[in-house]
Amino acid sequence: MAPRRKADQSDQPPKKICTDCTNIDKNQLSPMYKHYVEVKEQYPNALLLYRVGDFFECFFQDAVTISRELELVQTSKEGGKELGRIAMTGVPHHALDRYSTMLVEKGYAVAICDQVEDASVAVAEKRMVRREIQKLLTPGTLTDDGMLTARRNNFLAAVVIAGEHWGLAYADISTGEFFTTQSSDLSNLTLELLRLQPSEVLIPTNAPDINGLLRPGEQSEYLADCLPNSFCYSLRSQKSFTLIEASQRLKDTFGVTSLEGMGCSNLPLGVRAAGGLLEYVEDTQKAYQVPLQPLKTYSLADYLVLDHQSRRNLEITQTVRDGTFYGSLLWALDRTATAMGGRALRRWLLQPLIDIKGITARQDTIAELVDNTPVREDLRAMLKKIYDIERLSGRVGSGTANARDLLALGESLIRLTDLSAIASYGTSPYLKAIQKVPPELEQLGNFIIDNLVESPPQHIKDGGLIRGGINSQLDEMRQRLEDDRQWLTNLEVTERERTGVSNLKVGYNKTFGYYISMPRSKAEQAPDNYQRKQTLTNEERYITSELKEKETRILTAKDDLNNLEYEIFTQLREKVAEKASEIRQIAKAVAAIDVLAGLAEIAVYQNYCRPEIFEGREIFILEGRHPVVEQSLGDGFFVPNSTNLGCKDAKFCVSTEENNPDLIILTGPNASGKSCYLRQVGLIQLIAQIGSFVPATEAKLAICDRIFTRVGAVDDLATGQSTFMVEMNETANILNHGTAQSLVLLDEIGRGTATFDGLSIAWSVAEYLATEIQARTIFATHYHELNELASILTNVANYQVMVKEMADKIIFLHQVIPGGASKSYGIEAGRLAGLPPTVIKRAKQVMGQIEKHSKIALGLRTNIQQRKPIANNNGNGNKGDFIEQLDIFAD
Ligand SMILES: Nc1ncnc2c1ncn2[C@@H]1O[C@H](COP(=O)(O)OP(=O)(O)OP(=O)(O)O)[C@@H](O)[C@H]1O
Repeated sequence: MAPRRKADQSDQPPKKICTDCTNIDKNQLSPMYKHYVEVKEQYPNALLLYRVGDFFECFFQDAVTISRELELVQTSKEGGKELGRIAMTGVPHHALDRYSTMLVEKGYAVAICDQVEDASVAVAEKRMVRREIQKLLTPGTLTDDGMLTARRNNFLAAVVIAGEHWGLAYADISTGEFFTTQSSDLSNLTLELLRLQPSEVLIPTNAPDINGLLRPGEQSEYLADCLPNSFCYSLRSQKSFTLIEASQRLKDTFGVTSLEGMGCSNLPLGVRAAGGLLEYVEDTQKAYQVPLQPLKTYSLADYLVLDHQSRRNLEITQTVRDGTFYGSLLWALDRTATAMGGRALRRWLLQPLIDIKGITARQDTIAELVDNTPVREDLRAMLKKIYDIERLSGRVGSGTANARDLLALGESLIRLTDLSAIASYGTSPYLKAIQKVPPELEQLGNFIIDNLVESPPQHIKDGGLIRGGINSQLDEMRQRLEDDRQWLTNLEVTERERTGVSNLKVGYNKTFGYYISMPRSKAEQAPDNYQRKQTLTNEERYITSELKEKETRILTAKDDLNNLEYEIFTQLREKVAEKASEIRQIAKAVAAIDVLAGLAEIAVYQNYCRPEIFEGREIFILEGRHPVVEQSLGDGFFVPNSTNLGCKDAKFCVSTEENNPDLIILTGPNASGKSCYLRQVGLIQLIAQIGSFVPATEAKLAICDRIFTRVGAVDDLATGQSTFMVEMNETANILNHGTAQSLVLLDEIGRGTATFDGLSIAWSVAEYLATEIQARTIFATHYHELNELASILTNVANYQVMVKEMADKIIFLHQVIPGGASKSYGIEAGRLAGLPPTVIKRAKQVMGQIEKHSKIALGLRTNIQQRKPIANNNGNGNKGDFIEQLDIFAD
């Protein structure tokens, strides 16, 4: 028999809990809830965290959201007769940063409504404690250390689109960097946003939901197609993005009468984006003014173009396979000592230069540091002692720095002088830049250290921050407090003597304050002026009027002391804030020298050479190595390979020099090293254009305008594209945007479709690249038929990755040599991977059949001959002997 259920509370219908505050009569609410709802009405799109005692609490719908997102228990609080219970989720006030960071990372805006007065004042006046919004946290406007990634910028971007033209502004509020640009072609806007990976993008709209925040992946009719949906978007009113308002805001903020000095008077869309961004920063920072550096303009044409796929394929900041930092180019090259240097190196790698002067300046500095080991080592040792002065000065400027921040800044400022002394001998541009540390920064550093105690507490309102001898009033107050405390210490001795009770004690608790305690057995020895306050099992507790008087003095003196310390501290912080922009200037120079000293260190220990950089088309690398694979394999295991690409005469593309083609067809068995070689050439070119030395014995590298890669094949499920369509899109992009100055790296084009279609496309793409675009190209393929191209196009050459064939296995030599591979060893690779012997045997039979019945007839499209003379050096004397139509696999 089933057990009978006992009638209990769970049989009652659950009490309805109110989760919607949008349509309620506020007059029915208690003053606190009424205020909560009023604040929420001002910030409908943010989660409102409202200070109640030691907690930040959320009510109504926000309570449900926070409970779900943070996996916190949702409870409820009584909301009055009409409403019943109101949904509530709270977090302890000391854990606010952690929880709000988690919410912001999930793409929410968080409004922090904190108490702005001492609760005891409100209690004394019998009214509600005053609370105000202190911060609006959004993904792009974070400044707190614990919410940011040290070695990565946190960019806030703003976009204005007008037809095919666009303006983009971006800023890192924590470091003050502020840039704008303007260009045409919306695909360039997509590329630029993907490079920046902004945490939040502002877009002007006429959406009804102004100030709404679209979380990554959220759809909206207000998002233009060119805006990647992997970012957070804030929908803003168009007003602040109008040219008049935006220009005025920029002028007012930076105290200028014209935008000409900032170089953006002829960039109306860039100005509009920048103005809209500034307004948003003002709007979100509330209590804290964030000083941004004067706006700088830039042009996309100033940098090597790397599209999103190429950045991903070259694994610049993370690996393709599992998205980790370990195994990326940044991992292999980052020897920076400071967080500022780490951020700068990341920026450099994502934005290599095309200006030879800029590259040479960096190379000169690395060369100087490579040659001078003691200076390099001293410099790096000193850099390790310098904190993130870029972000610290930002927090000082915005009034959010605590005493520890200020002390870290002070110590770093003093070390800047030492850094500059170490660099004093240098003649290269970046070493010279750090020789110019203004002397007042060192004075400021000393001033901070003279004012603050050695290890100040985290909180700045609890005292214990300022050294003695700094402020006479503070010293006097401390002395008085000390005297009173001493009186308390002495009290125990004197009262023991007076009462004759040897174990009499003076104690303190929160409820009664100071008291005198004696064993109950000795209670009759208590003098007349003792007033009994509490009786415990074995103890009696007393107060005296003198003791209470001292207690009041001690407690008020402590409050006064804390307030005075806070005041002195904020004055000190303001004094330092006046120098914030100078500090940020020098921080830039420190970051750059940190990157270059790290690159010099790599150059020495990994044996890199200084590449010769010039205008032209040649890419010559003697014994190049893959910078990441080399480090993963360990010393001596990587097999170096040389590269020689790029015709001498770009106009006719008829290089007579052997092995100096525009396009290399690279064949070789699976796992022989084709992809590695391909990426190696791309990475060497890329790091050469950030000014670094490169992993090779010798290198002469012409500047590239773009590096394109098409590597591997992955479905793009997010956009619903198949593997093959992704591959074709990427290939189309290369063919439509590549130039003779580009470097194109193609790995296995045409594999995602039927073999014949794939081969046909691969052939046609290679032919187009070699003849029409004449880009420097490496084309790795398993279609050995493509080797035939070299016999009809003089700017195409065949290379193969060597393997040694043994009786029962193949040995990978990883050596790239001229000539085309004749076999793929794909079946052998399958055998090594563990395919069953029956499958392997059958595969060999099938291959035999296919080989017997297929052949390829060769030729080029006829119109190539008319457009460009291509010499035929296939040695058969059939110069220019083309057939009309490419004819593959004719039987
Ligand atoms: N030059 C080299 N020296 C030493 N090891 C190498 C070298 N090149 C490649 N390797 C090693 O060989 C492995 C396979 O290389 P890679 O992926 O480039 O082969 P692949 O020819 O592109 O193969 P598949 O055709 O199957 O894609 C690499 O992970 C690396 O460890």
